[in-house]
Amino acid sequence: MTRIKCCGMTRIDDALLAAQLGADAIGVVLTARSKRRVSIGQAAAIVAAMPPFVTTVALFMDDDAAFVRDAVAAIRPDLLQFHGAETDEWCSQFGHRYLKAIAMGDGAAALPALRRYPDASGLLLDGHGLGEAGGSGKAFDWSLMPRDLTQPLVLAGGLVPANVADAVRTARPWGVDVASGIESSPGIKDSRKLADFIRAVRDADAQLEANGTGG
Ligand SMILES: O=C(O)c1ccccc1N[C@@H]1O[C@H](COP(=O)(O)O)[C@@H](O)[C@H]1O
Repeated sequence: MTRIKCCGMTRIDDALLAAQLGADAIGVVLTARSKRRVSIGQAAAIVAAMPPFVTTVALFMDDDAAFVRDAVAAIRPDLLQFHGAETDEWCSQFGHRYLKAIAMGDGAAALPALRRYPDASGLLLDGHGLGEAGGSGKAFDWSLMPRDLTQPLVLAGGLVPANVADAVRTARPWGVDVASGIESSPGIKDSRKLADFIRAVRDADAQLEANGTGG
């Protein structure tokens, strides 16, 4: 089964709807480099409202360590997600499980970076270029998804209800992550797109299972 994370939550009701519809994780964006940025207080309220068994993720990008520490203490997310030039050692300093995003916008040239985060719980391959912010709606060539890494791989970047089934079939990721593809405007989730996205992933999973290729 492909895990689904819905990122960039700014409203408790959107996050609750994602959970009700079957999302495995929701994300809150703390970095100033985002149109979906929420305050630490807003993020803490969204995370606190989540039901059990929904993983909560706090997203940062080249932020100060002191800011990350304060945010983690107040929000108490299950997982951190780093999108910038942070090193494995830097990401590990918080003693928290984390996902490291790798910018895949430059194609195969980005692949060596996937080997630089042995302490990450998983790697998130995003469609933006190196140094650019995520949440851009940019996709990358899904056939570049490596098959020989032991860490779980999360596919992100430019996923929408209409292409996510193809992405799952092509890249066979551990999970998918979406921000702009389920929105009516930055940070405002669209209930129809959210439902269609989750259904498309589950239908793709069911089809792979029926074909005996569900892995
Ligand atoms: O969502 C943001 O605003 C954001 C800002 C800075 C870094 C990452 C961000 N979001 C992450 O970007 C990817 C893909 O987003 P999209 O579906 O293409 O809009 C996803 O992992 C978000 O978590």
